[in-house]
Amino acid sequence: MYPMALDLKLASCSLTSPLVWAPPPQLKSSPSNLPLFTAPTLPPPCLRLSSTNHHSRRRLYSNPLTAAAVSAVDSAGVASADGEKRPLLEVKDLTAVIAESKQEILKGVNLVVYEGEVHAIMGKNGSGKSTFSKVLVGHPDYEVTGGSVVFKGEDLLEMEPEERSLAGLFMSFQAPVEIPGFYAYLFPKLELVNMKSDFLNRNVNEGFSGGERKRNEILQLAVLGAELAILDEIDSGLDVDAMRDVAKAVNGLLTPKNSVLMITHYLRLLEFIKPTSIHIMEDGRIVKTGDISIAKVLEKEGYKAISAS
Ligand SMILES: Nc1ncnc2c1ncn2[C@@H]1O[C@H](COP(=O)(O)OP(=O)(O)OP(=O)(O)O)[C@@H](O)[C@H]1O
Repeated sequence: MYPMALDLKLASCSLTSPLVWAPPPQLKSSPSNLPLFTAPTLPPPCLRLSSTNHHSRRRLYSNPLTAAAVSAVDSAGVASADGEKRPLLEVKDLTAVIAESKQEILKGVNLVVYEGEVHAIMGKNGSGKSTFSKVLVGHPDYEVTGGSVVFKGEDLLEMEPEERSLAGLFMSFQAPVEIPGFYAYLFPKLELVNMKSDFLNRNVNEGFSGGERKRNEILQLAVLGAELAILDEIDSGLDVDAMRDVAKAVNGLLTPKNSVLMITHYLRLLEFIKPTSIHIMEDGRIVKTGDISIAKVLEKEGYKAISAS
């Protein structure tokens, strides 16, 4: 049942939100409890996250149940006994092109995210922020042409998108998904995002407003318990109360072991979710890294004040 469910989820992904499902720790350690995902009103298959964007391939885990078990062992294996922070994500000289046109978008991205850190990526429209996050989750619109990405000590670029998800990478997705028999797990999480329980009676995102959808994305994150959550403009379209709720929920999910990589245009989100580092992306590269003061300068003076060119 479970492998079929996973396939359904991947087949029903939306263009703007490529992935992702990662089992929460409780489920990782108990594969027999893995939830069944069904999609009662599947949209037309838009894309299947395929193997077009990697240098080489290897099937780490051909059986998702094995994958969950292996993933649980992996997680245990990287737990730091000495309490020292470990790198969760290491991106080195990453270059990527649009698969169809071969236009280069990422031109050498370097970034290291340690456990427990919150990193924000800012940058002008079209600088490559979303492309970067999509490349990390294995979106088939892009081909990696160089560099490396190591996630929890494993070569991320050699993993299939679903393997990345099972390894603990989350990116918000909007495909209609139903999780029967999972409500007992879900109910306590609703409170986290100030969501009413009648939301569970609807197909996910069906008839949701923009703000409700964002809350729902964070609910998904809460349920999935990922180690690295990639949040692409989670603040867009939110009123100030909704943004506060969403930010509070994200903060509530942070532990010394998991991390957040968020893309945002605005200081306001960073005032709620305090970043460890802020990176400025320009023309496919991270050209500046600093603390909240960068975002403050940006807010006041615009990108000309911090541009590399
Ligand atoms: N699938 C695609 N097909 C064609 N062009 C693309 C594709 N994906 C990205 N691009 C182009 O790559 C560049 C970077 O886009 P990207 O969405 O990564 O920028 P961004 O920094 O996230 O922008 P924004 O702040 O507007 O969201 C843009 O010029 C965009 O048009």
